[in-house]
Amino acid sequence: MIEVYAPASIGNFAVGFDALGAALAPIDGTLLGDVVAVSPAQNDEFICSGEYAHKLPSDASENLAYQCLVHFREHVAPTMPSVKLELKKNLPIGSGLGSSACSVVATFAALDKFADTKLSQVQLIELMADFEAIVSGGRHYDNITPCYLGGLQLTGDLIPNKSIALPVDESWYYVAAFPGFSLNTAKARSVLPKELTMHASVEFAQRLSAFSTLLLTSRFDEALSIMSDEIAEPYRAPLIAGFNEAKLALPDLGAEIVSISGAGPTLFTVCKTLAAAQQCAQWLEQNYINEQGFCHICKLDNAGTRQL
Ligand SMILES: Nc1ncnc2c1ncn2[C@@H]1O[C@H](COP(=O)(O)OP(=O)(O)O)[C@@H](O)[C@H]1O
Ligand SMILES: N[C@@H](CCOP(=O)(O)O)C(=O)O
Repeated sequence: MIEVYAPASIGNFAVGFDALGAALAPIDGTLLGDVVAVSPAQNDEFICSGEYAHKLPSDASENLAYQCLVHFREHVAPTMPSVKLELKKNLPIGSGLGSSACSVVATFAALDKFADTKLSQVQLIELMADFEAIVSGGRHYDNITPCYLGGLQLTGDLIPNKSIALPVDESWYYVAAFPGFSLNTAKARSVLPKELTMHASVEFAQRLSAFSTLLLTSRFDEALSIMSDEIAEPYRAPLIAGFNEAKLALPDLGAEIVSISGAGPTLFTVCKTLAAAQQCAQWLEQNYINEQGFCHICKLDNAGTRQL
C-alpha cells in the first residue's frame, strides 16, 4: 500500500495573490492535511473517510480525488492494475487552507508512486492545477505548489518549473485560525474586482518583487514591514465575521501581520516569538473560532507531500 500525506497551505501569503503560498506544519505535530492510501484491488474502488468526509458530496463522481483517479487511469496510466483509493479527508472544505488542493495533490502523488509513472515535477503540477481549477473558479498554483513541494513558493506559469522556493526567517511562527464556517473559494473570487488600476498593478508588482528579493537577501524584518494584501483582503474581509476585529486586536498581542489565508475564512498571523504566537492563538480561540473551528501555531512544512 502507498499512503501519502499532503499538508494544508496558506494561499496568497498576503502579498502574492494567486502567486505565493506556504505549507503549514503545526508545532504540536498534528498532521494538518489530507491522506490518500492506494492499494491493489479486484476492481477500482473509492472510499472517502476522515473527519470532514461527510461534508463532501456522497456521489464519488463529484469528489475531486475520485475524478483524479478516473483521469489518471484514462490519460496517464491506462495499464495500471485496479486499485482501492481511500481519501482521508482531514481538512475542512471551503476553509482557506487549500483543502481541494490537498486532496488533488495527495491523490496524484500517491497514484504516480503506486503506478511508478515517474511524471516530472512540472507534469504533476500542471495536472494538479487543472483539477484545482475545476472547483475554485480560477487556475492558480498558490495552494498546489506549496502543498506538493513544501515551504514558501513563488508560483505561476511565468515561473521556471512553475515554482521557486523562497526562504523565510526560521524564527517566525504562523498562527492559523479556522473560525468553523465555510467560505466557498469561487464565491470569494467572485467579489474581487475584474480589473486593477495602473497604480494598483504597479504597487502589487513592487510589493511582491520587493518582498521576494528581501527574503532572498535575508532582510526578513523589511520583508515583514511591507507584507500586506491590498488586492483581495479589502473585498473579502466583509465576508468573514470577526476578521476586522481580529486584525485590530492581534498586533497588540505580538502579531507582526494579520491577513486572510487563501480565500478565507481562515486567518493567519506571522509572529516573531512563540510567546506572541501563543497570545494570538489564545485570543483567536476565545474570540474568533466557534465549536467547529480550530487554531494551530505552525512553522512552515518544508517537506511538503510525502509518503507516510
Ligand atoms: N476531495 C475534495 N476536497 C475538497 N473539496 C472537494 C473535494 N471533492 C469535491 N470538492 C468540492 O470542491 C469544492 C471546494 O470548495 P473550495 O471553497 O474551493 O474549498 P477549499 O478552498 O477549501 O479548497 C466544494 O464544493 C467541495 O464539495
Ligand atoms: N489564490 C487563491 C487561493 C485560494 O485558497 P483556498 O485555500 O481558499 O482555496 C484565492 O485567493 O482565491
